[in-house]
Amino acid sequence: MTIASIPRLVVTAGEPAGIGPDLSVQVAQQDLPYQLTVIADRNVLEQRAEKLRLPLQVLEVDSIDDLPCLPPHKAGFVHVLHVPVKNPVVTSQLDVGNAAYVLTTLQLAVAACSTRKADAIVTAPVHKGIISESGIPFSGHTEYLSELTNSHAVMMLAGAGMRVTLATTHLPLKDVPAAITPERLEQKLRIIHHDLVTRFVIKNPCIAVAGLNPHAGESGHLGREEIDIIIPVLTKLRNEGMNLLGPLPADTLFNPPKLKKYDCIFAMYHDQGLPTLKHASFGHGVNISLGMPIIRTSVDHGTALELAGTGQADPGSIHAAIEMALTLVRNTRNNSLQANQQSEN
Ligand SMILES: NC(=O)C1=CN([C@@H]2O[C@H](COP(=O)(O)OP(=O)(O)OC[C@H]3O[C@@H](n4cnc5c(N)ncnc54)[C@H](O)[C@@H]3O)[C@@H](O)[C@H]2O)C=CC1
Ligand SMILES: NCC(=O)COP(=O)(O)O
Repeated sequence: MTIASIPRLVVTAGEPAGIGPDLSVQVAQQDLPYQLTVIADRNVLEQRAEKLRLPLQVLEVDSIDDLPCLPPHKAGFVHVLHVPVKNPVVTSQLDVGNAAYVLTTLQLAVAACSTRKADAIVTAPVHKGIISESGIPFSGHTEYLSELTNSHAVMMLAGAGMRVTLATTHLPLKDVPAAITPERLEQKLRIIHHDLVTRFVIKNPCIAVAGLNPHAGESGHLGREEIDIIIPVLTKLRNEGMNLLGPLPADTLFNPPKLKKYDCIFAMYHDQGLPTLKHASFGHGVNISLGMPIIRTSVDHGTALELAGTGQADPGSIHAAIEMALTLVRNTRNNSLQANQQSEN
């Protein structure tokens, strides 16, 4: 592989007081057949490496324009696109003054991928609360990156053989029913179907759609969203050839024998879909943003403030997120290659 063809990943280190810097230092500890650049404050990474007693030599990268020329990652070294924090970081202590720093790292990562200087973003966890407290409305990476890329991202979490996608993400539960509209469901299902075919290379993917209400509304006796909204959307998309099951009762949807039949589950809200998946795969799951013009994966856990700097943070999920990013980069490159070959024939 030439330098030009090795995958180029950027990792955003996330909330500086949490375990994101620990994970960034941990993933840098082995030789890797791809390029890895961490976007973070270099001093935060160096201090965290010292706390963890891990070797780390920072190689500073001046700008995203330099990314295409970097060699594959070498153990104990790390390329860093330095973004300074505003206030000194104390592990485990959130500081509202550093919220803007976290968003700057994400903006740079998007700029790198949008201009094809990098192939994918892997995000370490951010703290939604502290960013919101700083006065910047923020409900999650998915929504923020979606806005930055002017797209309609769909959140998918994958782990333990399951893929779970969500119709709504970080929304108060009381606002969920009003957000279950035909337009939203149709748009999300089209994106999920498209990305399963293209990014995951699944022919005719089977998507199991959950109902909103207990027992998927029990024929209208326990709520009407299934009859009035979900079923008409599924009928329309089935008529176009999509392989959709449901709406199915969410409480039995995850039974192991049934799970084998679906390529993906489409849940109506965050805590309908994610607890089962995280129960089965926490620490090894991956969060993937579908529907964006760039590839972004992430860990399945949060900032775990209490573990920052202790050496107790399990890097399993960030490793899985990196592996998934590499798979998606490979599949995307193959798709482009095939498209080019077809256009030449
Ligand atoms: N991708 C992201 O940016 C995500 C960010 N968050 C944010 O993180 C913050 C804290 O959220 P919580 O609900 O407390 O979830 P959390 O995942 O930070 O912590 C839940 C439990 O899991 C443990 N844990 C988490 N990651 C671990 C790891 N790598 N190794 C070992 N143990 C680990 C923690 O110590 C804690 O006991 C919130 O602001 C939330 O919004 C949550 C999920 C994802
Ligand atoms: N539960 C998943 C989560 O909160 C991560 O969200 P995002 O920051 O990736 O949008």
